[in-house]
Amino acid sequence: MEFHEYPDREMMMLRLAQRISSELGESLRANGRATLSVPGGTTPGPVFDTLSGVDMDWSQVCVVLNDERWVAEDNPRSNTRLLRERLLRAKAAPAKLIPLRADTPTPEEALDGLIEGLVPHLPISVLLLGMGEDMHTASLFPGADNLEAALAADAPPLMAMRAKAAGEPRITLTAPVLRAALRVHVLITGAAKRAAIERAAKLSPREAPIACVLDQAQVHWAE
Ligand SMILES: O=C1O[C@H](COP(=O)(O)O)[C@@H](O)[C@H](O)[C@H]1O
Repeated sequence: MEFHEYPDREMMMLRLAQRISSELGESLRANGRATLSVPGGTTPGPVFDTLSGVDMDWSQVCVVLNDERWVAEDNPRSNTRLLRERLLRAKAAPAKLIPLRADTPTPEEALDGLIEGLVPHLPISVLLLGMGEDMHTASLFPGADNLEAALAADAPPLMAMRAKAAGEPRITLTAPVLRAALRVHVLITGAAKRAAIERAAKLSPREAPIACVLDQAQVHWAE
């Protein structure tokens, strides 16, 4: 992993948003299209705020979450809700959202349809991941029911996931899709997450799921 330390969070979020927009621009120039995958949770909001104000041909950009919690979109824990409020607005409003959520009681019932919508937009041009202090990324949680299968080289692009630490059922991109991304960034803040990612670098993806991308990741950290 390549580790980037910033003097403060504000500077980090700004620089990272600039970096992501320039990488999306490269993909747009090279291929006429780009796919951006982003985390939910509490950390990436300020990156989304900056990105949403960047001038580019957003109509050719597809945005997909790394993972979604199986809750309705008006639930405060919905990652899709965060995306709509902070990223898919202003200049970024024309971007196409690839859904990771459908109105079914369980993620399993929606999987086939969601995979069908996602596959034409792979590989991911720019992947931004978050990480929990337990070293989960996307919804690849240590000890999760489908973790082993989601880490396998022949995993489908999306899987349902349940874990004690996850709360509600989840749907998540799997390791092969994350590893096939052309550029990989991990955004983390605070001393505990720094210690966790340093620990993860010495562990297997089964013990520390973030480890499945660390060999190719740029890690961005501020206190
Ligand atoms: O549950 C989730 O957690 C991780 C980390 O979230 P944070 O609140 O600690 O930033 C996030 O990357 C993932 O997308 C989300 O669903």
